[in-house]
Amino acid sequence: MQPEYLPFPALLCSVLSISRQHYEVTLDPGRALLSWRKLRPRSVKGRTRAGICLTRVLHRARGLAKSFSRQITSGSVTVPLTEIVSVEEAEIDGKYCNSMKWQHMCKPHAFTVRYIKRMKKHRWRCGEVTFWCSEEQMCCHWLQALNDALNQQTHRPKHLLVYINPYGGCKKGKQIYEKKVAPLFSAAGIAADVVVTEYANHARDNLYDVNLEKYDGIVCVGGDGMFSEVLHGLIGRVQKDSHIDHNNPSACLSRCSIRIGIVPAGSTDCVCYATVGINDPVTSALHIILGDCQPLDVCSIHHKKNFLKYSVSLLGYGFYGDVLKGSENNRWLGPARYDFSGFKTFLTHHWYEGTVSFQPAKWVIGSPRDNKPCTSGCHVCRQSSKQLQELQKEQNCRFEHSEEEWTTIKGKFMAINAVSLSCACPRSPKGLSPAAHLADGSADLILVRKCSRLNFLRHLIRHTSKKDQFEFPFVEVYRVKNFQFTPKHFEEYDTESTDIGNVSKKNFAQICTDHPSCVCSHVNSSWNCDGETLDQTAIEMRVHCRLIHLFARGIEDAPLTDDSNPSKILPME
Ligand SMILES: Nc1ncnc2c1ncn2[C@@H]1O[C@H](COP(=O)(O)OP(=O)(O)OP(=O)(O)O)[C@@H](O)[C@H]1O
Repeated sequence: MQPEYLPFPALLCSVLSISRQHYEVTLDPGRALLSWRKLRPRSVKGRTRAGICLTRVLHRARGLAKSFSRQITSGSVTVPLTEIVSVEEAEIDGKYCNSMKWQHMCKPHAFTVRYIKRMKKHRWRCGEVTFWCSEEQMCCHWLQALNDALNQQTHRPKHLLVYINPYGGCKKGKQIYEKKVAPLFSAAGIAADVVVTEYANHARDNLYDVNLEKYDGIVCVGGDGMFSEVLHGLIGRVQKDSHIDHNNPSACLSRCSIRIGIVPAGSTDCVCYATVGINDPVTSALHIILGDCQPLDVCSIHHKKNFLKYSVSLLGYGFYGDVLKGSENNRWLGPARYDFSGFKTFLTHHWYEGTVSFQPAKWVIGSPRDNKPCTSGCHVCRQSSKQLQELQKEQNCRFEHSEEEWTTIKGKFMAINAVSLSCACPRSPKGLSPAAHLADGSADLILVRKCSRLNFLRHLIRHTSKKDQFEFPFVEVYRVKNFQFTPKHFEEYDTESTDIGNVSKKNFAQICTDHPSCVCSHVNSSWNCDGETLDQTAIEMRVHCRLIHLFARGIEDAPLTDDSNPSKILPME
């Protein structure tokens, strides 16, 4: 019977063997840690057989660690229980037994623990250690205790719905899932229903019909386009179930409680990179298994009273809109199509006229130039969203546009970008707005005014360096809760049209190119909304704070510099 004063399940400590070496292995449920450290070799006489049980139940961790301190060497591995991927009885074949010289034991018993190993640049790998016990009973005891600890982590998914785009990126989505992800899911006891998409928007449509209650999460295997499909399917489904009209730009959207996991297999994988820190399928799979949860802001985009799209990364007009348009004709080039189109777009050097109006996000405690990036467990996100929540309670969730003042800027722009996350990717590790936050209820609106080619190049180069990319006089950045854009040609010639892109082009192109001072060959650009082109150019965008949740934890603060470093090493008392 356990004494009443113990607040946690009993601590378990045994001498077990790893590769014929004796280790003191401790499971401390109170501090949620599993640790093992090598024992000093003893004299032949004094050497105990592996597995002599030292189980000490009912001891506090501190007291116990002290009692062993004289017998052990330094160097220990400590794994938080939240970072254990799986625990299972080890399969011991005869060959291994012989090579390990365990013949003296009539029946060796062992269990294997898989855990998170942090590598360079936010990459995670699955470490594995097999502990050998002398008795079956001890092995069972350890298995039971570890599995109990894992079962207490109820936030871990048990059943997932997986959508694979077989044509995304280098067309390796299916292979990546089968070889790298599925084995980890099955080791962690996760059941997965897999749908290999057969056409564009298959996943989105499927999400409207599927029984979501069966699942603890949805996983998409593909790029940003595939994630966007799943995002639209899920948000659309939740609004439909809650009878919310998404065509109403002022509607208060229902949050999606089911989490989305992204296994990167696309050309850019920007959302994955900006929320995990790397676009690596194994790392993403491990975040899913651990049941990580990262809230994410989502922007809704409307044209008049019509819903167009949701965006979580880049909503870009001008340069990035043109790069996307140009890249669509060259899909056969694969991911290189963006470089090719980017180079071409840079040379053409188009600028576009229009009016941008926005309302600042007054509740946020950060600013786009404060050099404080969003990190795991971000204080800025937590505090800002709390303040927003209080504000919304006061306003009863109304977002009337006339309530607060709007700032209006008219001008000629090379690019208008709104980002609700940093948009970091391997080519631009800091992203378009390095201090943008994942879940503070705001977006960073970046206006790049008409400038020389050289200046624009200097601005673009800043995306790949550590210097402040907003310090040029032709670049402005604002942290906003919403914004509207009206292209000049729409304002003057076609304010009532619904299909503004086409009609105003038709009406205005002639006038524009006939004019002697015209230097712009394009009347309007198009919007690049998370890698997809919008047909409309006059839009309004609004940020919805924490509308969805991802299987991610944001970017961890201190990446390891040494690839060989094992798990998280925690100081032992
Ligand atoms: N079976 C399919 N056939 C054709 N298109 C598909 C299919 N499944 C999904 N799609 C569409 O393919 C588009 C691109 O997919 P995805 O994002 O996975 O790859 P990508 O475009 O190479 O990567 P990125 O979006 O990161 O640049 C998505 O918009 C998605 O809707």
